[in-house]
Amino acid sequence: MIYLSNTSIDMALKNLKDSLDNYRFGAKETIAVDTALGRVLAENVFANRSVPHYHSSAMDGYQVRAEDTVDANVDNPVSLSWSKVKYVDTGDPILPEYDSVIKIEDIHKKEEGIEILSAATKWQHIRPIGEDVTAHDLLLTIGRKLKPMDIAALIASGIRHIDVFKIPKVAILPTGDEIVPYDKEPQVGEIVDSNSHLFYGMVKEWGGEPEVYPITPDNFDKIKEVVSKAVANSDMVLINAGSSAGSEDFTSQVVENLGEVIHHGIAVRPGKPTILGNIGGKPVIGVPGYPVSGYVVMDVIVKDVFYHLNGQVTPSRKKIEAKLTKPVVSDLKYQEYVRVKVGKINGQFIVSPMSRGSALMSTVVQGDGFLVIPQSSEGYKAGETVQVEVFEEKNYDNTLVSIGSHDMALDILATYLAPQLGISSAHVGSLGGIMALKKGEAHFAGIHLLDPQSGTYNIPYIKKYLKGTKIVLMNLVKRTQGLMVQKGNPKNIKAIGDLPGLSLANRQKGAGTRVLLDYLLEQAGVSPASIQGYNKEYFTHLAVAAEVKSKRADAGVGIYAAAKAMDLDFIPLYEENYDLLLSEEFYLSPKFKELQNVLTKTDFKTEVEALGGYNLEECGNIISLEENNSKI
Ligand SMILES: Nc1nc2c(c(=O)[nH]1)N[C@H]1C(S)=C(S)[C@@H](COP(=O)(O)OP(=O)(O)OC[C@H]3O[C@@H](n4cnc5c(N)ncnc54)[C@H](O)[C@@H]3O)O[C@H]1N2
Ligand code: MOO
Repeated sequence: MIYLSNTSIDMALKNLKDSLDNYRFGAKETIAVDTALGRVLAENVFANRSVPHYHSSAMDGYQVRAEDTVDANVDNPVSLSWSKVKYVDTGDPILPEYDSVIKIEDIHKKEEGIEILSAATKWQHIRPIGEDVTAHDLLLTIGRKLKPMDIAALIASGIRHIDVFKIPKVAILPTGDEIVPYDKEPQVGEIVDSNSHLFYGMVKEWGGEPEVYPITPDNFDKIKEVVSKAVANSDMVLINAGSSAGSEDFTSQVVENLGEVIHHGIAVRPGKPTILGNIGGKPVIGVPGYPVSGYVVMDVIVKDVFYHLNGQVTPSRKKIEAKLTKPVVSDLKYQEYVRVKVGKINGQFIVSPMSRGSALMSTVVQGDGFLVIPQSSEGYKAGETVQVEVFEEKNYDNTLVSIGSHDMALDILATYLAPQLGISSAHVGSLGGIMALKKGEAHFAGIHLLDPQSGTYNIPYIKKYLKGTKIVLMNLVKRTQGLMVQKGNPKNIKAIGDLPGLSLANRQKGAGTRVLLDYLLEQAGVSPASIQGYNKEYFTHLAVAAEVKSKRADAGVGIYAAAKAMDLDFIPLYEENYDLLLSEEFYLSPKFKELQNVLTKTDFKTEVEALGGYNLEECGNIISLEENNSKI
């Protein structure tokens, strides 16, 4: 069975627009110009009056006839009597008998008149009629979204009323039996309606008038009824969710029943089950339910239809070129929108791909932009230069890039640095952090790698992987790692030796916690094969804690703070060093001084200690690395 079609974004948009003929939201209205900020011009506007509308002085000074001044120079001052000159202020009209202005600071005032040391040229310091805008000239064209200076220029050129497009009304229809309003505490199986608020905000940003309808259950007749009503009362209709082909996905059936489905299934990911329809000549779009799918479809498809119908060209995002830190693969079937983090190291933009799940709103909230992988591409290799569409203008010079192992103390550090400095962090484990520093792709990395031979932390790894690289090691915290088990410890776990036969949620290879677990298993003589779930990997302490909390695992190794956050019992195993590995360049920069400053604050230390299981006695101490920081 062919699940859905897979039409390219461009083709799908073209076919939808063609089906709408010349339909525009396009009803016009005439409004007072001073209320038109942000509105879209529905006419070409010609100036009613010139600006300035009389010859005016550009400076405070004296109006003169240029011909009276021709002989003046430093060796030959010329005096002009009061009858030949007249004082003028900036903006005042120039009298018909004069054709030049001399600035007040360029004359000597005498009793009988003024003395000048250089000749004045004709029209100097005069703003002639129409210098800025000439009456009847074209000032602004149809489709312009009016900005503050546009309004000012329209007013100055004698325009009092203008024709603008009526604000397009966009109906937003949340659907789904499981969807509840945001002010209700959701039960298991219920989801609060966050998408309607996302769509509302985006439509507002584009200059439309969004109207959110009450949540409609998954019922063909009810959805049909609300869609008919919305089509009659608005210019464009967005039906949210029910876009795929599940048992309760009615969106395409309803659109088919009331009008025409132009396409169901677009070559975009996330967002593939999108429905483009036409009911009574109006666009009706089925937007998928997953929040990031919804965001991408709104941004890439709905926005384009909106701007097209509103007589405007769709604005495109600013792009920057950046070096990719990790490979990204993409299916040739889709144009893919991968959320990325951007940082700037040594003047170069660095880009790291984030998780791709369509439900992960945090990737849009914490991400900096999209890496758009065209349908024709299988992706990019690490180190390639790629273009990133950035979500907003941001000063990346004030963003610290942290790639490595995550710790909650880093989150608290970030709250102390904000808003002056931001931390953009990618959680790839300690070894990943060491590699990022080696490649010059991070300012710092959190690392906690136990060396099983020596029983020491981090330094043996730095010796092995970062020989000759200029870096500095600084302690952030010492923290207690232990076994996180269900409340009340029902399996009566006391030590690592109790794990055989039980199920575990493990950390990924390269994570410091994983190295510690393997070390402790070896010491206890326990074979990993005897532990169920040993090969199932999670990327954060909290993800492991959540597995234990949900009883999918009996135990996991992690920090006390994660166990506490999830209300789990904790069996301490080991106190480890969680250090920050800093690039030399960052260590020597003023930004590091700001970070260091936070580490000396009692408030900061108290807040971290309150998480539990932390020891900050050595926080901020630089750890000697003879080979690496001899020059520091
Ligand atoms: N068998 C298949 N199932 C699915 C496929 C597929 O190819 N084969 N595609 C998946 C993809 S991709 C997407 S995207 C989703 C599209 O889902 P629907 O548009 O049909 O939406 P639902 O299934 O109703 O919901 C999905 C998800 O989104 C949540 N949701 C819905 N409305 C809201 C809202 N207003 N606010 C917040 N969250 C919302 C909903 O609860 C679900 O969790 O289908 C996959 N399935
Ligand atoms: O299209 Mo779905 O949006 O890939 O997640």
